[in-house]
Amino acid sequence: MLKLITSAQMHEVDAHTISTEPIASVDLMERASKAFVCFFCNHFPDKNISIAVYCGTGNNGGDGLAIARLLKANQYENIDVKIARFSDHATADFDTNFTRLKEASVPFIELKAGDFPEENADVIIDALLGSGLNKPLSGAYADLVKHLNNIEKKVIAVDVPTGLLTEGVIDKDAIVLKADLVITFQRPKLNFLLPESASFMDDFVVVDIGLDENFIQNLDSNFELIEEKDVVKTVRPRKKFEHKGTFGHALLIAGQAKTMGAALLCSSAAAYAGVGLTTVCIPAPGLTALNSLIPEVMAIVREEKQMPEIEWDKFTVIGAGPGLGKDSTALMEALFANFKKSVVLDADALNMLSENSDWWQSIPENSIITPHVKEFDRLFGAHTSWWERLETAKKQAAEKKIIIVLKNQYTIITTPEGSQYFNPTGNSAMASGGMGDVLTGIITSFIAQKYAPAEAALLGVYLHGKAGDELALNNRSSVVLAAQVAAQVPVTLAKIIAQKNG
Ligand SMILES: NC(=O)C1=CN([C@@H]2O[C@H](COP(=O)(O)OP(=O)(O)OC[C@H]3O[C@@H](n4cnc5c(N)ncnc54)[C@H](OP(=O)(O)O)[C@@H]3O)[C@@H](O)[C@H]2O)[C@H](O)CC1
Ligand SMILES: [K+]
Repeated sequence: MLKLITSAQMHEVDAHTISTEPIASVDLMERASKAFVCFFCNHFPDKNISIAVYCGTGNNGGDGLAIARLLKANQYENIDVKIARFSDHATADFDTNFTRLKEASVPFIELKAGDFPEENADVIIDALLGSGLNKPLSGAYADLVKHLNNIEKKVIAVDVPTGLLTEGVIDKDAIVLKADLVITFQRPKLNFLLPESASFMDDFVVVDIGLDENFIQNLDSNFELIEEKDVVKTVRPRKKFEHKGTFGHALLIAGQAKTMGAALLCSSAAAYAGVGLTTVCIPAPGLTALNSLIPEVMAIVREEKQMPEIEWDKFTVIGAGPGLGKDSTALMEALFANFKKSVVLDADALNMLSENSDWWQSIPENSIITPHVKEFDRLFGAHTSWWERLETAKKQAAEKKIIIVLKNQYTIITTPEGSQYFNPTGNSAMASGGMGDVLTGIITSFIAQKYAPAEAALLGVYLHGKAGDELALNNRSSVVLAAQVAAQVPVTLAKIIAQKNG
């Protein structure tokens, strides 16, 4: 896991690294600038492009000056620097790099508030403000950013787009220099992982600048980014003599006549993710489809307005909700009355739950809910920002002793203990119907296989995204369908397990 930290904590890491490595702060700035330039050179190999480096007078600006000098040393000839000296304050490392810039004969001008020259460069490097932002942009900074946004050039931001808060609620009217790419130092910033940042940046990459990793990992933060090695550590390879009984029996309660696909997807995903036996509780009209498409899955048939007979004790875990419709309240109540082990609730199970809040009392501890943003707001009230949703998830997971999987580009898994894990896998080709049903099946399957529910959630979310990445990115496919992801899961899982053995 990579601990994700705030900008204030990043400043602590900075100071700690400087004093204990030890390294002079201007040398750390040089190292950060070199890391930026190294990535830049690989991705913009054309040395003839014209580059304008816009620098503030803090350390982000200091980075900008060092970057301009280093780019020139790397044979980028068309560089000029524009310094926004809108206050008397400049950091010592900015001043040192200003001297070095002049010694290296990189051309520069100092901008005057309200009188900005036309910008004709191919690429703008944004080193105006970084993680030191402590108020919304106004005055000359705001004018300059609006001026640069208007000319629609390719913008590469140093560490943070100027004007973007790294954590906390982002004002939707914030003035931010929009970046095509952010080359950020050591860690993704928390807000980069939340959807609001999409209006201000297209993509980001993280470059290592050699800060003290031990110190970062021991900082007090409940935010973590999942890494593949965590998943490799968690998976358990199958052993000789294990049999279907070892891998549990999952029941999925899903589907109506018109949404049988959801039932097929979640139950097949459970089977592909390795559960020993899968049963799905479906309406009678779905039986032929089930038997012909997934003969491995057994059925409990629901006749209209009749409670199906379910031997609850037979099942290791129950997942409910995909395509279920909202007419199954009696069945859900029977589930909560009869089944005391972890359940996985998704889709219509969550929609019914939001209208029957007394059910919360009967939901077993360590159950998992997998809402998308609308289901989350239906359950816990409207939110105006994702930052607030993070806070609500933490509070609700603790109060209700459940695991909340809030689906997003970077899905966030919140545990009752207050940890919030961001998942890095998955891609926009997966934005198609049925993906959530597959995720429910996979997580349910891992609980059946005796993974602790939080482990099952982490493993399931990571694998689901990774399977989608393998299908979309490796095949250059712009769309991936849910059934493909389900079928890919055993392949992806085998690759993860192979890393464990290797
Ligand atoms: N550990 C690392 O990641 C390293 C990061 N480096 C780079 O350093 C910056 C952070 O530098 P810092 O000097 O702390 O901050 P900025 O350059 O972002 O901002 C400078 C000052 O600007 C003022 N400020 C804040 N908000 C505004 C605003 N809205 N309008 C105008 N001015 C603003 C503020 O000063 P005040 O005196 O006004 O409070 C800031 O202090 C980081 O992003 C990296 O690029 C190091 O180079 C290497 C290690
Ligand atoms: K910046």
